[in-house]
Amino acid sequence: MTSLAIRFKICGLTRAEDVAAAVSAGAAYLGFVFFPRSPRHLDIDRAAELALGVPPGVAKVALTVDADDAMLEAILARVPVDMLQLHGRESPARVAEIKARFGLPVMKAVGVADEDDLAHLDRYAGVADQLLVDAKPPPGADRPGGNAVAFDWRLVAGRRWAVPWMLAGGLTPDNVAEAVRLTGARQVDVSSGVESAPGIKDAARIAEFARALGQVRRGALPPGPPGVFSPR
Ligand SMILES: O=C(O)c1ccccc1N[C@@H]1O[C@H](COP(=O)(O)O)[C@@H](O)[C@H]1O
Repeated sequence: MTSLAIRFKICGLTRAEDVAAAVSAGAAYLGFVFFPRSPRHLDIDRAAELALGVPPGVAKVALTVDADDAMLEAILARVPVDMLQLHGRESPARVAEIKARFGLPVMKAVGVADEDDLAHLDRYAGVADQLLVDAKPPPGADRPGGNAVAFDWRLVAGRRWAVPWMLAGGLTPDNVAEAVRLTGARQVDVSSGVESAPGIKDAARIAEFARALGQVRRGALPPGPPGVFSPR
């Protein structure tokens, strides 16, 4: 049985050595967080420095939370970004507006805790280029993601949307293969699960995460379209 290339994103990079570890493990996407309450927050200068060190072929994703146009303009003026990840309460209309104004592919994150949340994914599937299916933050959390919390993956098992999607929330080297087998995700996103401390990635855990994905066999996944995004 052949193995299947599951694409992965390493999010919340803050150091050049962590970027190098993610690239060498084969990450398809790297995420840079612009959200001051996150321990992974970067100022624009630091983000530009890190992004300029990313080799071609690896997508650089700017994660923002309810950013206004001025903030997006400031980021994009300095940081060479390939995709925007919108991780706040942006409405479908705001997603469409950002996409039109900035001309970049947009990935909309939606928090899932129960069946009712799946309807939100359908609302965004018509406007976003890609969906990020994440866990809803726990009560009292001070950020909408990056909380090391998983949701019940059975909720999205075998689900498909009109656009590619990525699974996120509490993934680790130990559980990612099972998450992929259960959901059929062809793309996954991780932050906390490959860290030694908030904002500090662990090269060994990143490599383990990639190895775990490499062991998922093609026949182990439910059938369906690949659900993978191709950057322009
Ligand atoms: O990583 C953060 O600090 C963060 C802050 C604000 C919004 C989203 C954030 N991270 C995203 O959350 C998910 C899941 O993260 P984890 O693996 O459970 O830690 C992932 O998509 C990150 O991109």
